[in-house]
Amino acid sequence: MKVVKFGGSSLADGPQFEKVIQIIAADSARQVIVTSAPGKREKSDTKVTDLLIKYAKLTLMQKNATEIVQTIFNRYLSIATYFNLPEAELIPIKEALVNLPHRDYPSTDYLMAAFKAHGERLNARLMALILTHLGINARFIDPSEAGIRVTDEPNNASVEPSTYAYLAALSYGNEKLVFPGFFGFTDAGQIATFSRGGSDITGAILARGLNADLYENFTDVDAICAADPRIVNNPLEITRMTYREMRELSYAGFSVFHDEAIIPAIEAQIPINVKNTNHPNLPGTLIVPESQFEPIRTITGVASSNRFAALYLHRYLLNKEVGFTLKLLQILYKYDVSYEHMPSGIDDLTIIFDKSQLDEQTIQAMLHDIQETLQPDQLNWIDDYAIIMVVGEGMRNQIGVIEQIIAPLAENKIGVHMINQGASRISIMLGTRQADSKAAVKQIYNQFFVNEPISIS
Ligand SMILES: Nc1ncnc2c1ncn2[C@@H]1O[C@H](COP(=O)(O)OP(=O)(O)O)[C@@H](O)[C@H]1O
Ligand SMILES: N[C@@H](CC(=O)OP(=O)(O)O)C(=O)O
Repeated sequence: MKVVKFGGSSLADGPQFEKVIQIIAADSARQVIVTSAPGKREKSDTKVTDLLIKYAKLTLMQKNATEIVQTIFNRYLSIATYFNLPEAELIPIKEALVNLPHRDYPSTDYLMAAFKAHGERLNARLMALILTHLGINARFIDPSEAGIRVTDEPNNASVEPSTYAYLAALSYGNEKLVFPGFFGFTDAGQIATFSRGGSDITGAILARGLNADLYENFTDVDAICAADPRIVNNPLEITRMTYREMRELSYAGFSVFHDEAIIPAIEAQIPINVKNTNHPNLPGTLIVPESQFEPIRTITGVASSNRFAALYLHRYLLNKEVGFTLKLLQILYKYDVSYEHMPSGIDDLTIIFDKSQLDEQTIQAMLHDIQETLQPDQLNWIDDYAIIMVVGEGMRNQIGVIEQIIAPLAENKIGVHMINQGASRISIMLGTRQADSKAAVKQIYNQFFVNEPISIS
């Protein structure tokens, strides 16, 4: 059995739905379908998830939302109309949308999560209706029915392990099961979503919980490329890569697959095949365990992300002071802030944060506490921080990789603030200014893929 997830771009309108249905019908093993919310039909379009966020904000401001409700509903209606599905069949979808503001929510965060989740929840309902209308035996399954349990973090939830026992007990025949991606339910029965792009996570959870042979993830590119195609022109396509390469690259900017979605697949050792809905016969990218991978290049890919900020702290004899880092981490804990990386020297320390969890007030309060408690000689907040991740199983036994990365950056006057090589030795992380990150990716890509196409002997 295969779990097949379709991203927002694959479900943006009627013609895209038609391609998806052909893909589902082409292989009887494609039994478990995961839908995202309808995405962008063209570049300037707005994803349904973003329309729902606007709807939630209007509701919170107690403003009239009739127009946005109609805009959202029209996205579903136009898809239904494409398949000649009678409008009457969409009444439950309209009602669910209209009723969203009238349900009880424990907080505004949970209200936001419930609104956002309805992009996928209603799209999965619509997909099941259309499949049935076309004579394909299909059933919508809500995460509440399937037992997808998540943590009490309304807009950034993680899966609870109990989910897998519920999924193992799910009984089904030979019909297609249509699940909405992106959300689950807390123990208290509230909707909580994963972080943005999180329908990939639902697909991976179902693949593990339902014991799939393969997790197919359909998107709008032929394969995962060695660099983001929005940064590098026509980058090389990756045919095969490992789970941990994918995790590091998606963490650092390969938004094509969510970094957290790798974990359930690793836990159950299920291969992931990223494919293009518009060219389903192409092989795409296969993501596999290390044991099934033989590197042919030093580098598999290079990614960048501007979502970071860093705190630089200098104090002489830092290396001799017992408990210094503990006190620092206690301050982060007090403000409920997690950190991403902490490279250090003898007298200094840099802490790198994901900015999406921080606001100006928290940053200022945290800095104040650090100054008071730890009395550093120097304390700087660096808001302009990007991370470049150079990843490849093939670099493990290679000498001189760092030099090859740094040389073109130095030649092009791109400053590197930090270099960190992970203990796994399959990735090297660089810190740069945000304005330099794209140029750095281009230079590193050229060095490894254009100037020296294959480096491993
Ligand atoms: N390394 C990469 N290879 C391919 N696509 C990438 C890469 N990095 C970023 N992307 C972007 O990811 C997009 C697909 O992800 P996303 O928009 O989330 O798709 P979906 O709507 O299918 O969920 C591509 O259109 C591409 O612009
Ligand atoms: N619809 C959600 C979840 C998701 O995975 O979407 P997409 O498949 O379009 O990346 C979002 O926009 O974040």
